[in-house]
Amino acid sequence: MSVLVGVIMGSKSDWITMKNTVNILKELSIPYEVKVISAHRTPDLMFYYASNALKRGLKVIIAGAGGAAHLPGMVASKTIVPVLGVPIQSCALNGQDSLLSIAQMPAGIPVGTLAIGKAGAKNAGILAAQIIGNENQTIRNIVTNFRAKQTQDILDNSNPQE
Ligand SMILES: Nc1c(C(=O)O)ncn1[C@@H]1O[C@H](COP(=O)(O)O)[C@@H](O)[C@H]1O
Repeated sequence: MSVLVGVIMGSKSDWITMKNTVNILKELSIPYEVKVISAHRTPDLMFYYASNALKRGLKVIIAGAGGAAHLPGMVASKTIVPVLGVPIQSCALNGQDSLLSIAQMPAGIPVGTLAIGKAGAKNAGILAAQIIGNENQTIRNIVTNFRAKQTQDILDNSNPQE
């Protein structure tokens, strides 16, 4: 299968968070690519990547960024491929800056904003799979099985003292 999800991040330092996205995409057998792209530091590359995403067949772009987290919004401004933003937990403001930068988009250019940090990164991967699953029966089945297993694992380990 060709690449369906583009996972991008503003810096290599975001990888510790964004590897949680990649791990779940692997677990769900979703073909992905991963790159460091920054709206601030590599604006031409960001522009090129976003402009070509649709014709390259990407179905979802997941963009992680911290601090002045403009990457998800700027990518969203150049494509109609849905963009999911993952706020990286920054040192200075604990990710509040990242969260607000990603969430507070002007009306007309949406970014689907996830939670700060690792949980948001994992959920971005699951949400991407769910979006693609609307049109892809194989991926829909994979997500359904993932959910069922997750539930069963809790039921099988429901005694916190064990
Ligand atoms: N928010 C952005 C963008 C962007 O939005 O274009 N580019 C880099 N960054 C963020 O800067 C933080 C610090 O980066 P460094 O660790 O490289 O100094 C990272 O969390 C990155 O996402």
